[in-house]
Amino acid sequence: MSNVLRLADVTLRRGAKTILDGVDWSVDDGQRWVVLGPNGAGKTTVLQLAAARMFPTEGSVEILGDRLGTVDTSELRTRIGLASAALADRIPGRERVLDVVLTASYGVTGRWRESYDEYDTSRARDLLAAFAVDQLVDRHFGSLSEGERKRVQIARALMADPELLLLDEPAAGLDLGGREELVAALSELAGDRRSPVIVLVTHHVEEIPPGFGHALLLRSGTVEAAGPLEEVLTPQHLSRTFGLDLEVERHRGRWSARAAGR
Ligand SMILES: Nc1ncnc2c1ncn2[C@@H]1O[C@H](COP(=O)(O)OP(=O)(O)OP(=O)(O)O)[C@@H](O)[C@H]1O
Repeated sequence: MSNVLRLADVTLRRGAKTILDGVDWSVDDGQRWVVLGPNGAGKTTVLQLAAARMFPTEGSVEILGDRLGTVDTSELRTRIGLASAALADRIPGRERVLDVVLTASYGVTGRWRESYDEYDTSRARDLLAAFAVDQLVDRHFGSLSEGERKRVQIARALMADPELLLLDEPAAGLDLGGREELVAALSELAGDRRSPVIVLVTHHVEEIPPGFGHALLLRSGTVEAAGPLEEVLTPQHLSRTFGLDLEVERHRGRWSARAAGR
């Protein structure tokens, strides 16, 4: 197994604030990880490092065999699929859904004069179909519901056939049905051997798709635990991570957590 991602003793500071402090984390080929932690724990920052969109203040970050700071990040980024709220905000509201996905081949948001061949178009349609939003190809991105947008963004993140797929809170803002459909779609993606390595950031253990095997727990910019789900999602680790006494259950591949004794 080879490292797809390796953070070694990573510290990241902004002004007087230490956002990440001595973070060690490795992700290997074929793995599917969730990154869990409370608001402000540093989850998005870790994902931005993994996406080659931020640099550590100290320590080293290796992505797909390249060390940040020694390589051309624009080339590295073409091998990484990212779906995040910040990226979605850059997609023009009048962009056609098909173009939202197609333009990922060029790493741009907003179609202009690039030309796409039949293969690109049919791949974009297939990805939209995989997330059950292919009927929306001609709609404007800005007219979609939150759930539809999330799925289009994941299709977009997969368009360039990335080796690493990073999803920052893909279920945020979805209703129960939307969340469950997304969890099912991500579970299917996780189970497909052709899928890239996946890292998914969430606040909720309920959103962990079956098929994901590992978790990184972050608390105040430090690693509380990292490893196989069964070892990491214990009441002790989760209680320390979220700062309250929690009970944890697993039922038919899904996890749930609630305050203990209530
Ligand atoms: N440029 C910056 N300058 C100062 N502090 C920052 C900066 N960027 C992020 N932070 C702080 O770093 C901490 C971690 O932020 P981050 O967005 O990584 O957390 P998160 O775990 O993703 O949070 P959430 O769950 O709320 O999205 C937060 O306290 C945030 O306010």
